[in-house]
Amino acid sequence: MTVLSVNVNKIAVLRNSRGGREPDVVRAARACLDAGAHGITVHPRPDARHVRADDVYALAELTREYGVEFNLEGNPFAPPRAGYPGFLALCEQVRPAQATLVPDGDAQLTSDHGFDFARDATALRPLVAQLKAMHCRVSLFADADGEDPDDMRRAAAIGADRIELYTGPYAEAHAAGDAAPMLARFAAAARRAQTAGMAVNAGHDLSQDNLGDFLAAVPNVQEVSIGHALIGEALYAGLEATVRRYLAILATV
Ligand SMILES: CC(=O)[C@@H](O)[C@H](O)COP(=O)(O)O
Ligand SMILES: NCC(=O)COP(=O)(O)O
Repeated sequence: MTVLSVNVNKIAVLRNSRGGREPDVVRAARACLDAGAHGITVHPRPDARHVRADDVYALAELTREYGVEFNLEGNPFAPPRAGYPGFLALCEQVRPAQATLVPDGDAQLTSDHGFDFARDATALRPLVAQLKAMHCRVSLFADADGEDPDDMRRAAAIGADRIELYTGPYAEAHAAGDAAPMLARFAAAARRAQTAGMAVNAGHDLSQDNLGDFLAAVPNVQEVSIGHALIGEALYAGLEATVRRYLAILATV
């Protein structure tokens, strides 16, 4: 079964817009877990635009309390700065069950591509080894809309346990009413990853609208991490009800 990890970055965006503590990121995460979500994801960015290091510490404690997966995402190459100790240092401090490495930059509005495994392998390999020594499962953010037959073999050779398929291009194609060719590419990428010995996660711009079609077409997705759409939909339906709707979609696949 595919599990749902709720990304609560967007709760922190609202909170930061006024300062103070509300809406409370930990309370929101607790509501998601009470509704049955299988884990919590955050993607702290060095510019502190949403979750900050203190949120990461508090969410690590919450997920330990619930006995669920904490998935920490970030760019392992971004240097530390005031208020952001660096991705590996954060992992060392909180030991997330899963560390998802993402090649993003401050100038990006959000994550918009995966790693180039041929180019980035030498730099990634020792970092992946360090994370595994911390007993983190390691997932690498990966493009799935290309057709490089060796991409996933390269990711596996870096030492990754999983890849996370970057689903932004799929979500765009789905919204344009032309998802079939993209789904075929994603299914092929998932199969290449599984043949190379890795499990497959997926995330970015997944929503109630596009999730079912994705999971019906792409084999054996272990986990989806969903934030932006889910938090937006929760403004209308409530957080717990929205999480339950996602769980119902997962249950139909
Ligand atoms: C890796 C990924 O797709 C998500 O972490 C996404 O980047 C959410 O991050 P933001 O909330 O900063 O857009
Ligand atoms: N890894 C993807 C994620 O955590 C959430 O992405 P989005 O749903 O906020 O686009």
